[in-house]
Amino acid sequence: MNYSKMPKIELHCHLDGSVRPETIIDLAKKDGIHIPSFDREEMRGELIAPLDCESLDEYLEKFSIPNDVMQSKENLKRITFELYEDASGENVKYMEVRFAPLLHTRKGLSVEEIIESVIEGMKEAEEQFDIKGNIILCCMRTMSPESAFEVVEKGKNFLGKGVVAIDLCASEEEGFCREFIEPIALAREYGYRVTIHAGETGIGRNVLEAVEWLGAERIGHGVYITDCPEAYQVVKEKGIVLEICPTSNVQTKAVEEFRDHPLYDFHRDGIKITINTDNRTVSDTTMTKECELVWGEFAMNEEDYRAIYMNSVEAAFASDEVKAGLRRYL
Ligand SMILES: O=c1[nH]cnc2c1ncn2[C@H]1C[C@H](O)[C@@H](CO)O1
Ligand SMILES: [Zn+2]
Repeated sequence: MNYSKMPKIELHCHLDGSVRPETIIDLAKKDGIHIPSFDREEMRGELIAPLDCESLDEYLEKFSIPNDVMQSKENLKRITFELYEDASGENVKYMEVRFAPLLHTRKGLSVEEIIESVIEGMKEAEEQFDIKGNIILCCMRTMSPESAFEVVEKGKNFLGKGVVAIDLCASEEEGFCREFIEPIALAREYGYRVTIHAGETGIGRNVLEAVEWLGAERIGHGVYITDCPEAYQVVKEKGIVLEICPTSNVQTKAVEEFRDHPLYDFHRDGIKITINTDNRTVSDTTMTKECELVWGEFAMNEEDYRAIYMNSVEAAFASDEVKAGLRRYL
């Protein structure tokens, strides 16, 4: 299979982890922002998390440089546009991009201005390229529940205008869901769909709690349901979709080596998996590379490709019309 040419769908991609290194250099020059190097290769080295990275927390250190240049409307719009352009270039037909608005307020932008700029970048790309998109707002679980309320409240006016869902991300502690029950319940009431990063760093029970307490319809990663039979069962029985990000999972040590990844076992057991990049720059990857990795390592065939693509279509937080269009690509 030529994965570059195959139609693809991406449901889990962070904006700040997917900024082109050359754009960071360009924006830093334009705005007089200090960055470690103006050389593209050196910059890539600063941005990419190594495969022998030790943990999610080490991986997350790579987000500080991109966020330094993501503090103006113009820059946010350009970065979003370019991400959709890159995805479209490898035949991604639909992509949900996520980001944490509260990381972009350092130079005085309001949360509304931030969200608006990202939507503008996406819409402009939709007009120019054969790709559709939607935006997921991340709440940082390292911040307070009040900060999550703020994102939910300020993002709600953009529901139906590009924003579709809410997420919790960043470092993963055991039992993190409890504190966020109320803001996420409010989000559901307002009409946000819900996906939650959970089960990435060894705590399968977090997946169970994300589903039962927060109403997660999809789970970012979920690798560690292998260690929690109740979480495994709930994911399987409720048809909760796992947003698997293979390279990222090796970098963050969700799995020790790629061949240890349980994604194929999940798929064979009827768990709905999808394949995603997580972070195109920090994980030095593309959807094409992730597909090559997965289909190369495991004995998966075209039928599996179709099944996993269809999982992504059905799990997308997109309109029925967009989903109908996506089904026709395969
Ligand atoms: O894989 C991840 N797990 C948890 N948090 C993550 C992951 N990738 C990126 N993030 C965080 C770092 C970013 O600054 C934030 C918003 O995109 O989301
Ligand atoms: Zn993620």
